[in-house]
Amino acid sequence: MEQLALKKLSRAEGDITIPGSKSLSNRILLLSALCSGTTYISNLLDSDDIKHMLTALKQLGVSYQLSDCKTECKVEGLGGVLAQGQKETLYLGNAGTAMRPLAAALCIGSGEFTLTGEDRMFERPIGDLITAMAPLGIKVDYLKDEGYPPLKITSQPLTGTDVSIDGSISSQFLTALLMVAPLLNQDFTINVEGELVSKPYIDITLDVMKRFGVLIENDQYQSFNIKKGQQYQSPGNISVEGDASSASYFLAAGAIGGGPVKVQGTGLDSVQGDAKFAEVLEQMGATVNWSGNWIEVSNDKPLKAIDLDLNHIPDAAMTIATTALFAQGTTTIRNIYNWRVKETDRIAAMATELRKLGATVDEGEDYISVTPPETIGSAAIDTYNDHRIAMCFSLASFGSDGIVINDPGCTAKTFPDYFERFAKITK
Ligand SMILES: O=C(O)C1=C[C@@H](OP(=O)(O)O)[C@@H](O)[C@H](O)C1
Ligand SMILES: C=C(OP(=O)(O)O)C(=O)O
Repeated sequence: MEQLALKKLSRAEGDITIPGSKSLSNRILLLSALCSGTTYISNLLDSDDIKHMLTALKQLGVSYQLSDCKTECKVEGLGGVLAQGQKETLYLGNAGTAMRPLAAALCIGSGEFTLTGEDRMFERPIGDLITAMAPLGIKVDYLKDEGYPPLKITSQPLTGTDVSIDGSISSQFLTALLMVAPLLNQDFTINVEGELVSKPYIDITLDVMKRFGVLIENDQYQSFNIKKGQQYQSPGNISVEGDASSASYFLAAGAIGGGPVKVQGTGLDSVQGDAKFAEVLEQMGATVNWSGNWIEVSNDKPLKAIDLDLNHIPDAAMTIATTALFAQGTTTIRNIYNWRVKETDRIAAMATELRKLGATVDEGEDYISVTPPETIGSAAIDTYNDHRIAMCFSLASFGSDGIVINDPGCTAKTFPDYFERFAKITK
């Protein structure tokens, strides 16, 4: 296994332009494939999650040209359903943003598709999406465990006017259903049952759908209505915002290592909920400056602990768990049950690795509390094939000369050159 030894850091300072958003890249690719017309995408993310979507679309007969730098893509829309009589096995790695929306989209049309991925994907639920779509007449067989990939989908024409979906485990199920709703071509209502988690990701979905010409009525995230007769139309050119979750590590570095660190590519105009991460740093005492598409963080005081519900920013919230190593007091992150069903059981993994550094950690079903040690210890951090664990723990090197990241290459899921970029703004 590859290991990366990080030197002890004393300062973070500089400018960084972050790569495109994973959430936006995969949504835009899918809608570019479903729409009528040609779409020119710029600032596409080049990472494993996007490669899985691109490979799957190619297998499904979508024609596109990807630039040599892999961040520009011209996609010829199919002007309708994806499934057009093929029989394919699609390997989707551990990309939730490919698995869930493609599973929904492939239920409509004709053909036979096996959706598979990494072993961890077989432990990440999809049952709430399949159950929600059952009344539309889908045919889906679970090939291993009930409610989890791998799946075999036999595509067919679907009909129905309303469905209910459980929103309490992942917002990606609702996102998937919203994105296929226009393909049903009838007045259609989606009712949400249970507390909808990760709400801002639904705003991303609705925003991208709007840019492709489809309007959805959102009744307080409880019910969504789509009017018959709306079809996806290419917006022509579309640029992907910088990834706000990827921004969180650099912004936190600015708060821990003095700054100013300025992140270009996301800001006040961002459609991504994770841009709000900087507000949490502000509550911890850091100074934050914003504009439409940049955020700058600096700080010259000890950080303060916070106790917050961070359900709305589940990915960036992980960065707070390691930033807590530098805050005075006990930091508690609440309402994050679904950390347990992501790349790994993130509550358990964060607790284990933070304890290795000497932190006192209290782990509950849906929360984590972190009290920093007097001096941050040395440890080889296990990353559980979870890109965010690898990236979060780079911050611990501000307090220790003994941080080793095991399997640093796992950042390829969303940020292949993360450690090179992190080195550029730290010393
Ligand atoms: O829709 C999306 O793009 C995402 C939604 C979130 O998942 P959940 O809704 O499962 O929390 C987030 O964690 C994931 O990285 C991306
Ligand atoms: C949860 C994540 O990924 P996915 O899109 O696979 O759900 C993540 O990137 O933190």
